[in-house]
Amino acid sequence: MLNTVYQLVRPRQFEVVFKDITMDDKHVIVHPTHLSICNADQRYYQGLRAEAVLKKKLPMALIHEGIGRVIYDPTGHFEQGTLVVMIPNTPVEQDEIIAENYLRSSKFRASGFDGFMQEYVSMEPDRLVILPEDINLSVAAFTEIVSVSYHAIQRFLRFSHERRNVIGVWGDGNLGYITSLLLKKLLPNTKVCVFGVNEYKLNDFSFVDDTYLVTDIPEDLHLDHAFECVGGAAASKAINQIIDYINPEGTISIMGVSEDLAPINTRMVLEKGLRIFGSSRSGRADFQGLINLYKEHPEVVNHLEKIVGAEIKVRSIADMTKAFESDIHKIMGKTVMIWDN
Ligand SMILES: NC(=O)C1=CN([C@@H]2O[C@H](COP(=O)(O)OP(=O)(O)OC[C@H]3O[C@@H](n4cnc5c(N)ncnc54)[C@H](OP(=O)(O)O)[C@@H]3O)[C@@H](O)[C@H]2O)C=CC1
Ligand SMILES: O=C(CO)[C@H](O)[C@H](O)COP(=O)(O)O
Ligand SMILES: [Zn+2]
Repeated sequence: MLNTVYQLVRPRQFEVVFKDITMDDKHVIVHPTHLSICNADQRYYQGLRAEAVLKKKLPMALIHEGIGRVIYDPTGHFEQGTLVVMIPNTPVEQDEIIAENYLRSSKFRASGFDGFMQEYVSMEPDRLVILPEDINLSVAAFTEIVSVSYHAIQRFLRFSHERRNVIGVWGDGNLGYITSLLLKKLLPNTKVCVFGVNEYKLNDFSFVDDTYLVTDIPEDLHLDHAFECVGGAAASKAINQIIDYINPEGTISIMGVSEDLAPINTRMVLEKGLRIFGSSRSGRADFQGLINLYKEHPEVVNHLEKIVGAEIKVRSIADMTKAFESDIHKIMGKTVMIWDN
């Protein structure tokens, strides 16, 4: 079957290519309906990655956050028309210790191979998870980034000591919003404080216990653990501020992506006996766990509706460019492409 794939060929330039999908009895064909833009897509779109990385990875279809409907399933797992979320991580082996998203052999959509900006996506059935039919479709579109927070919190529960009276979340953007929301739901007795640089963004964090501007943190404030959800050039500043305020033997979860090395105060990491761990991406178990959480706590989805930003109908390359450009200039929230291709 001939498929239309919308690839980024160079920064700010999409082109159409036609690729053959081999129809076999192992792959499910999904028609994407709602796609959400991640900062990682923007780093390719704007050409913010190193020249050598762009040269190696492009041309490539962007987007690793998306949902769609099953068009054809020879494997017998899904009825035609079933609403599914697509899992971008694609493992080729299993390991009893290393999670699927950390296996160096795993491929990831829109990083190592074509993402979801396609007319049809061919996937193995275990890369699809059924969504509730009544879910808000724009929220469902960014299930992947929420599953990344879910994954990091599950690891945090394994790695951190059990005094979890106060947790700090650095970052007043989408990932900070999602992570503090899930922390509040998964650890209801923990005080969650969010630290940011924009008062107007912090005002939206209605479900947390306290918010602070990073320039105005009380000296006597102490945290048991913290999550960094900033990334970019400011990540180093955020991590060092966490190191200043965290209690001894606390755990720091790093989630933000930086292009450059981030110097950190290792002397104080040693003196306080801190544990620092990183998390990237997520796997099937995280998607499943999160969707169960959505079913048990529908109010989580209601809070996530607040970070649905622009919802842009996309039919042409001009519309794709419009969506990515509008995402660059957004104030807050996730840009969702209503995919009509
Ligand atoms: N580990 C993973 O698998 C994933 C990682 N990410 C990464 O996480 C990072 C955050 O993503 P996302 O939330 O979508 O991006 P956003 O840009 O929405 O959020 C970052 C926020 O942090 C704010 N900020 C800047 N400096 C500081 C500071 N010193 N302290 C606290 N907050 C600060 C920014 O404000 P302002 O805009 O005013 O600068 C912005 O609001 C990115 O690097 C992204 O690539 C995302 C998804 C998955
Ligand atoms: O956004 C992410 C997961 O949702 C990750 O940050 C992203 O996959 C990193 O990949 P890349 O190396 O291509 O930036
Ligand atoms: Zn992402």
